[in-house]
Amino acid sequence: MKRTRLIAALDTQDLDQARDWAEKLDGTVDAIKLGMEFTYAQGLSAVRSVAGERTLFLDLKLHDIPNTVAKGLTSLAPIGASLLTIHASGGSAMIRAARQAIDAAYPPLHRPILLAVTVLTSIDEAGLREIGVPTTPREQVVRLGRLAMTAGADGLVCSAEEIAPLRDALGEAPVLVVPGIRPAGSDANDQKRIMTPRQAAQAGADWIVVGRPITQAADPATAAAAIQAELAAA
Ligand SMILES: O=c1ccn([C@@H]2O[C@H](COP(=O)(O)O)[C@@H](O)[C@H]2O)c(=O)[nH]1
Repeated sequence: MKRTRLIAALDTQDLDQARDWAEKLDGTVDAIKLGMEFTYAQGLSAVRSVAGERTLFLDLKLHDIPNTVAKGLTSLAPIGASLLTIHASGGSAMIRAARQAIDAAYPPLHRPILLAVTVLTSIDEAGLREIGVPTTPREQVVRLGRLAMTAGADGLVCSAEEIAPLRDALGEAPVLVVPGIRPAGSDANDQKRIMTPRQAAQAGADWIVVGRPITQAADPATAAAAIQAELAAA
């Protein structure tokens, strides 16, 4: 069975804090994720400096007209991220433009995995209804997942609840990156569709993303090591 890898989401506005977490987690997590909170506060040169030689998931969730998303991804090429995100709900023309931009702007050996975010893990069925999508998260994730993969995404961001339906619909091709992960007994915070690390690994996640359960723990490295042990035992 494949190994599910662990990404730590370093969500902070503070450069020293991000650097401290990254160093403490070296050797325990497989990648770090920096998102809009850190990037808007500190800029892309700080992203590069915190990432260093680490595997970087730069989670900026681009969502705009095709030309703007393509140019945005082109501008991100010097950062050297291994995984990048766009929103699947931007539609197939936007995703195709993203694919073309990555193929044109990134050297073949350093092309990032282009991930399409399907339905945010903070959204449940009521949340979808509120934005005019009267269906279940599961159906919407599979619909957007199919659209995104057909338009050229390499993988999808989904909750662990949708791994099995996505594998049924799309097979093993999509790289599945799964946030909304909570070790048993921990606070869900603003997440709605959650599962434990073990459940996500058993369902077939390629990567799980864990933020607050690691960064807000008394000892982040110990919290991350416990999650790795859970993944290994799954
Ligand atoms: O659907 C999504 C897409 C991205 N995220 C990001 O993952 C982390 C999760 O952090 P936690 O503290 O473990 O909740 C965060 O950076 C989100 O921006 C997501 O949660 N759901």
